Amino acid sequence: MPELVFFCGTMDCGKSTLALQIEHNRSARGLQGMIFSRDDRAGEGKLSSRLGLVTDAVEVGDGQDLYGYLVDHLSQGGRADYVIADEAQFLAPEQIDQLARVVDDLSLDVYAFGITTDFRSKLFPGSQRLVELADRVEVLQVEALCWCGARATHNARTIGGVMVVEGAQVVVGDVTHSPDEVGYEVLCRRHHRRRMTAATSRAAALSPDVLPMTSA
Ligand SMILES: Nc1ncnc2c1ncn2[C@@H]1O[C@H](COP(=O)(O)OP(=O)(O)O)[C@@H](O)[C@H]1O
Ligand SMILES: Cc1cn([C@H]2C[C@H](O)[C@@H](COP(=O)(O)O)O2)c(=O)[nH]c1=O
Repeated sequence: MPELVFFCGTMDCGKSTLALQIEHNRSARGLQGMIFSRDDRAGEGKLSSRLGLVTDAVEVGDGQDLYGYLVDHLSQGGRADYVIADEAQFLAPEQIDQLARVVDDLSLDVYAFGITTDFRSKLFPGSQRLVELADRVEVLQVEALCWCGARATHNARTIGGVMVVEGAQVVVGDVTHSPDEVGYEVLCRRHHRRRMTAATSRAAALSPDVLPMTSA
């Protein structure tokens, strides 16, 4: 039976790498995938992984009908044996419904990849719909780690390493810490709740308040 599968996790846990591996293994057996992506860091119409692999993808636009796109593609003689949708958190709930229809009415497997929650630990609407509709939700097994060594379960947005909690839900970025730019850091829940990033924990450790008293 074809399935809608949601592969999810934090940022930087290997979702796009897995998407590219699924694509590689199927295309090595002569199958052809339809690859959708949206707002990949590598640019428009790309699906990229931090391991350096990248492939072309159909850039999904606002309001684009993904079911209609596949029906047009197939009726014009195009081929699609399965569907991959990366950065699926950025898709609208209606587009997730369309992907579910691709599974049910076109009998194609759909593999969707995305982060579940945003920098405020709120569900992205696309991810929420995926959790509601998917036949299977798979949490990636390669654990991203918090600076404390615990499994990272949350995504923090940072400026210069300091966690921010205000701002637009969607800001494309990477797990980097340049002083003025928006970046991201994965944290365990405890440190996300306390807004403690690697940089602020280092600063706290160096603070005179916590240095041992010297006898003068
Ligand atoms: N230099 C590296 N050497 C080995 N593995 C790396 C390296 N850089 C990144 N990775 C792996 O790639 C993962 C990120 O993969 P990616 O597919 O880009 O993640 P996601 O799509 O979930 O954000 C990291 O968690 C790490 O396991
Ligand atoms: C937490 C969070 C992330 N984003 C953006 C940042 C990246 O461009 C993508 C996630 O990509 P990845 O391949 O999983 O690393 O999402 C965002 O827009 N808003 C957020 O709250």
